[in-house]
Order: sequence, then structure tokens, then C-alpha cells
Amino acid sequence: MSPSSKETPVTHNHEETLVLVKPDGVERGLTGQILARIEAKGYVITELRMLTPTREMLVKHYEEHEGKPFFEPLVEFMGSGPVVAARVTGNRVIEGFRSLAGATEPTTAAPGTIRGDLGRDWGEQVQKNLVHGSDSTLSAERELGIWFG
Ligand SMILES: Nc1ncnc2c1ncn2[C@@H]1O[C@H](COP(=O)(O)OP(=O)(O)OP(=O)(O)O)[C@@H](O)[C@H]1O
Repeated sequence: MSPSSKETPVTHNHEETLVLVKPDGVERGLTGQILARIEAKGYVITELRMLTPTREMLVKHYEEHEGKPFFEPLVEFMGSGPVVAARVTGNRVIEGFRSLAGATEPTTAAPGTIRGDLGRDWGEQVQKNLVHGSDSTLSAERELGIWFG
């Protein structure tokens, strides 16, 4: 059957996102498990590095949160040790990774998600939630520039 304008076209929405395994994830030895979940979902890691980010990088990365009460503790925590940064590609990977990561707070993140299965309740320290994933194509482009130059 030839395609007609009434048929929904199959669209391929190839995207790139920035994934960070935060210092709590690296320190707890969860990097491998986290990256394995990303690959198991069919996404491809095309660049990977481990580094302790500078304050300058973190202030840029979290600029949308500047002025919020959790900004300073967040920047301090993110610079407290090595972070693993990954450039991850795939169809609708931005939304897909955020769904894989789960809700911001590990306590309420659904079982089956990275934060729901592996995250701990650190009390007030919500910044310790294992991973970060870009939230839009614009953020992804901006953030990949910060972490991969
Ligand atoms: N109330 C809070 N107290 C402490 N830290 C917070 C709080 N809210 C957010 N954060 C930290 O700031 C990060 C960015 O906040 P945002 O609201 O963008 O969450 P998110 O989109 O779930 O997380 P991310 O962007 O890191 O994937 C969170 O991942 C968390 O580490």
C-alpha cells in the first residue's frame, strides 16, 4: 500500500543529551550500573569523561537555579568529587533518560527508575540524587558545550 497523507508518518527524533553521574553515584560505585541501564534501553554513549568540575562550570550548568536556596549547596556538592559526564544519543533520548532517572527526590521516585531503585533518602540533601539529564534540546546543546567543549 502506498503511503497516504492520512497515515501517521514514522518519525525518527534522534537527539543527544547530557547525562551526569553525580558525585554520590560515583562515590557509591554505581557508575557502571547507571550506564548499563542507559545502554540497555538502546541509547548509545558517544563520549564519556570523568572529572571534578570547577565552580565556574557548575555555575553555568545550573544558571537557571541561581538565587534559589538550594543553589549553593548544589554547586558545592557537585564540585565535591569526581562526576562522570556522558554524551548519550538516541531516539527521544532527552525524555527517555528523564523517565529512566525518575523523579527528583529518590524517596518518591518510582521503583524501576535509577533514583527509585538506587537513590537514598539523605534527608534535606535532595541534591544527592545520583544523576542529571538535560531537560530540553536547548539545554542539552548548552550543557554538552559546558562539559565537552
Ligand atoms: N529543594 C531542593 N533541595 C536541594 N536540592 C535540590 C532541590 N531541588 C532540586 N535540587 C537539586 O537541583 C537539581 C536540579 O533541580 P531540577 O529541579 O532541575 O531537578 P531535576 O530536573 O529532577 O534534576 P536534574 O536537572 O538534575 O535531572 C536536582 O537534581 C537536585 O539535585
